[in-house]
Amino acid sequence: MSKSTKEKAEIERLESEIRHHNRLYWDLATPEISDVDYDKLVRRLKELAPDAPVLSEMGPSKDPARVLGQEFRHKEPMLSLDKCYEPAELEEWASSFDGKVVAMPKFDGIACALHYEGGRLKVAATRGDGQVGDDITVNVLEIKDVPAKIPTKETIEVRGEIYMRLSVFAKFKAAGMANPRNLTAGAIKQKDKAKSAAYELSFAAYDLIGTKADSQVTELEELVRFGFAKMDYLVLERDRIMEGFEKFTEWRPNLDYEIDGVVYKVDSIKEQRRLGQTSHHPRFAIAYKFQGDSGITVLRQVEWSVARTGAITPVAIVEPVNLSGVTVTRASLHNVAFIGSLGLTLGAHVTLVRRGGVIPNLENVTTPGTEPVPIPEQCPSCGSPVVRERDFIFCTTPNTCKAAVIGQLAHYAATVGMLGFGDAILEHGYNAGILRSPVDFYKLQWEEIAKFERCGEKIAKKLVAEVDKKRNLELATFLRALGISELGKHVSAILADRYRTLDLVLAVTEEELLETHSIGSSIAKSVVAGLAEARPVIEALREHVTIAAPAHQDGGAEGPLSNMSFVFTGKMVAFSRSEAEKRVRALGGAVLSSVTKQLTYLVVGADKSGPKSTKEKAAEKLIGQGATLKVLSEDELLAMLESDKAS
Ligand SMILES: NC(=O)c1ccc[n+]([C@@H]2O[C@H](COP(=O)([O-])OP(=O)(O)OC[C@H]3O[C@@H](n4cnc5c(N)ncnc54)[C@H](O)[C@@H]3O)[C@@H](O)[C@H]2O)c1
Ligand SMILES: [Zn+2]
Repeated sequence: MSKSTKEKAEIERLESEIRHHNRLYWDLATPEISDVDYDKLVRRLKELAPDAPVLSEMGPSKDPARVLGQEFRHKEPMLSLDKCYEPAELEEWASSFDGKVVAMPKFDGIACALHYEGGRLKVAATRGDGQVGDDITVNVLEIKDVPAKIPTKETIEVRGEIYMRLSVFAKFKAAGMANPRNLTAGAIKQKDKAKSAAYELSFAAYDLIGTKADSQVTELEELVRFGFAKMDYLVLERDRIMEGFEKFTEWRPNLDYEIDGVVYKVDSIKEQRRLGQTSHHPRFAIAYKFQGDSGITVLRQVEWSVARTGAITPVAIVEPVNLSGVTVTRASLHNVAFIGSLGLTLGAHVTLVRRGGVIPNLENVTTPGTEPVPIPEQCPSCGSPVVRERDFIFCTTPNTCKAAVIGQLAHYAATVGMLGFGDAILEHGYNAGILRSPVDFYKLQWEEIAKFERCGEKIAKKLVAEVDKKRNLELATFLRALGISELGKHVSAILADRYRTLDLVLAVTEEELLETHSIGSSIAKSVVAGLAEARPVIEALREHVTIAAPAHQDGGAEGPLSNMSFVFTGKMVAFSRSEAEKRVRALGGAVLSSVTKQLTYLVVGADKSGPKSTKEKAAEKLIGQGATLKVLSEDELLAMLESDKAS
């Protein structure tokens, strides 16, 4: 059967298009089309010319300049996966073997093989073209999920996916990066392992070669025993195989990693061996991929909205496009720099992707438009001039800007958990002049709220009651509610846990914060400056709310040492520093690292052979200036701890 000229031309076109996209995807990590659109090209070519050589080409081209380490020849080829898109195709596959099926996430990252010998990681390699990959051992050793040592002496190979958690990706996304997979591909090839480590990559192990495990599930359990992260998977009967896809579709929006489908594998290793493999993929596994997550549409307009920080962020208004069953008309553009980096113009054709199946993201321009996107010079809410700071533009008067203030109020209400304060109520309150700062919540009178449009007595009373319920706040919640940049959930919890009282938090210095694990200099700076700037609001709020110390990790919230803070210096004799700190915390005290005038006690260890420490000198100086802080000897501390324990 000879092919028509038309078909031949289509085959040629498909081959060259697929080669073009392969190069963009594998070599440059800058794909131009979505995976779904790419897969359509591949499927069409498979129909027309199943033997086309391009169908078995994969991985980066061999350019020595791009290779990180040495080439590594795989002991067993790293194949691709067969793919399907319809329940019928999946069911047909399921009829080809006996026993159960394991369904697991299809991670969208970079495949990697780990070779262990005598319990140690010897080589980590990328998949490459399936036969030969690149040695990336140095960078892989920086990935926390990859154990350098495992409790077995056998020679084994672990296969898995290197990927970036979405929580890690969040900050790159804010900086305008489109997709975690492409970042991962770049990160793993970094020449400097510290640079690679800075991407905080993760690893999911899905395959184990070289053990006597007789099922896929036993392999996965063994991997956990070796120290790999536990994989989210399901074991299914063959006649309920679609449940795997349904469950993962349901879980997908809440997963901390990106998946582009579900991988099904035959559970029995015996059956796996019987089925074998083609030169392209194993027959005992198949990927059911998500589809329709992306589409191309036209950018009509850009709207600008003012956040509570005063940041003015662009939102794309696009021609309605259907993405996995939902009509999308808007997508965030993150910041003003993002518009430039995409080369966005009005009327441009753009690719929209619902990442993780939820938030639509504009990923790239396929055909440029004609008009530049106008960038505001005045705040769209209050008309103040805007300033540009790095990637963002800001309203210059966020403390009086209506949109920013309403944003701050909404943040406060949501953080402390006051229900019912939606944007409409907040806007009425703002317009009436009775809601201009979080303090105003506590002064609201129901009679005033009842005058708002569509409000009435019942709602008004309910809102006031909501406020009354929030007159006692935990320190961490209070801190977070202030809406200070970088003082989010994590940092607020650290501060509350460490300093225990609002006064101590307010006295904190940048240097002191920097000593806290996981707080870097830009966070420290922003938090200290933000607290200073918010001081008037904080003082005003204190008149209305009682702030409680958090329940401590090491003990109760309240204890005999509550409201007292301790700094240690010198070597202790009776117990280790960490033990002493733990006991102080258990009794409700705060352990700090530097001497300030708010400090209660400086504890000096009994083993004192050297000269006075800088901390002791600092304490003496402050005492000389009238500070109430006391210097305690180790014995005195011991006595204090003993008596408090007894009481
Ligand atoms: N957008 C583009 O321009 C473009 C271009 C080329 C390739 N691509 C993408 O690459 C795909 C082709 O690449 P492929 O051959 O590597 O196929 P694939 O990525 O669809 O499937 C094979 C890979 O899945 C990964 N995987 C993730 N989780 C897994 C699990 N639990 N078990 C087993 N494997 C798992 C492994 O890395 C494995 O190598 C295309 O379908 C497309 O999605 C896109
Ligand atoms: Zn403004």
